[in-house]
Amino acid sequence: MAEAKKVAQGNYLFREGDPPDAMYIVKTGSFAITKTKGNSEIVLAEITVGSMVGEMALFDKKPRSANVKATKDAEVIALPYDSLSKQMDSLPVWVRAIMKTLNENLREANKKIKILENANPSEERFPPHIVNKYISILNLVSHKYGKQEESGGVSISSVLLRNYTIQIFQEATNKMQTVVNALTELDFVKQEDRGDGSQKVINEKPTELFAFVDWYNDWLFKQEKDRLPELSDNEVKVLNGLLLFARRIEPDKKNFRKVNLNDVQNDSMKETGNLIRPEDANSLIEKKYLGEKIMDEAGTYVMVNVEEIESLANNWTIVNALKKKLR
Ligand SMILES: Nc1ncnc2c1ncn2[C@@H]1O[C@@H]2COP(=O)(O)O[C@H]2[C@H]1O
Repeated sequence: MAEAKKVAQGNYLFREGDPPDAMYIVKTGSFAITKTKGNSEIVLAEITVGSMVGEMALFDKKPRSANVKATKDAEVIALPYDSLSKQMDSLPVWVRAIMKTLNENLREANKKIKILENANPSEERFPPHIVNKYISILNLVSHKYGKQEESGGVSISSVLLRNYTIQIFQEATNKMQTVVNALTELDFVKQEDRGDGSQKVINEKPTELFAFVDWYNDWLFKQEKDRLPELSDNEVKVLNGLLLFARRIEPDKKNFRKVNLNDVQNDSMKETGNLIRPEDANSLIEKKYLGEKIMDEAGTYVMVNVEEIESLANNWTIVNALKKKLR
């Protein structure tokens, strides 16, 4: 009844609109599930070994809802519908009704993704306010429905997150997945299999993530004259390095710590992995993240208010890391 089929990388297992005849289990390799929009393809999901695909038509006999294209050389096991239909008939009516409803919802969601997905590749896919919106959706859903995990994080089902994203916020679920993947790489999120083919998303640091969104939102909507300027990757590195040295020094009455930039130059390579030269502090002083520079016969110093800039350094680290991962 089941037969194996090989699909070379770049080839299609089947295409959107094809008449359906079987569902498949991925034995080796991986596939992208895509929808065609103009001359390009929008990736709805990626599936790999153990996943099932092509099951929708089993329940509603409609043409294939999406393309399934091999992203690596792959092998699948085909389970022809004919051979499954007897077992299908023995399923309770309500189970078939649920499957049909889920299929309809997914078809609708896919249509919406296709409309929402930006067809113009020159436009930025993840402008800052959109990144913030996706993280906010994750925060809100985990705040409302999250289950407390031992790690201190809160977990939600990936299906719930997907439904909220598309149905309540009308945002693309594949973009949400990209943001969740980026947050996973930054250790804010973990993704785990539940063992039944579904996944859970664990928001590991909900408080920090809420604080980040609030700060970034505030920063984005402030007028330029009322906010500190953006920091580059390199400036963030320098700032984080200076903070490391500043924390060891007692603050003065105004909460500033006097950091010896010559000492930093000598020890920064060893302690932070980056060489920080006295002139590297200049742009941070200009941008008002650091206090004044003082030069006397004992050396060159800069005044650092650790409490004030610690969270800013942290937030710019996140912004820059997200930018890199969401290009
Ligand atoms: N948004 C989606 N996420 C994951 N899989 C999908 C999605 N949309 C469609 N599919 C799968 O892609 C298949 C395309 O053919 P079917 O419609 O038979 O069944 C579909 C599902 O198995």
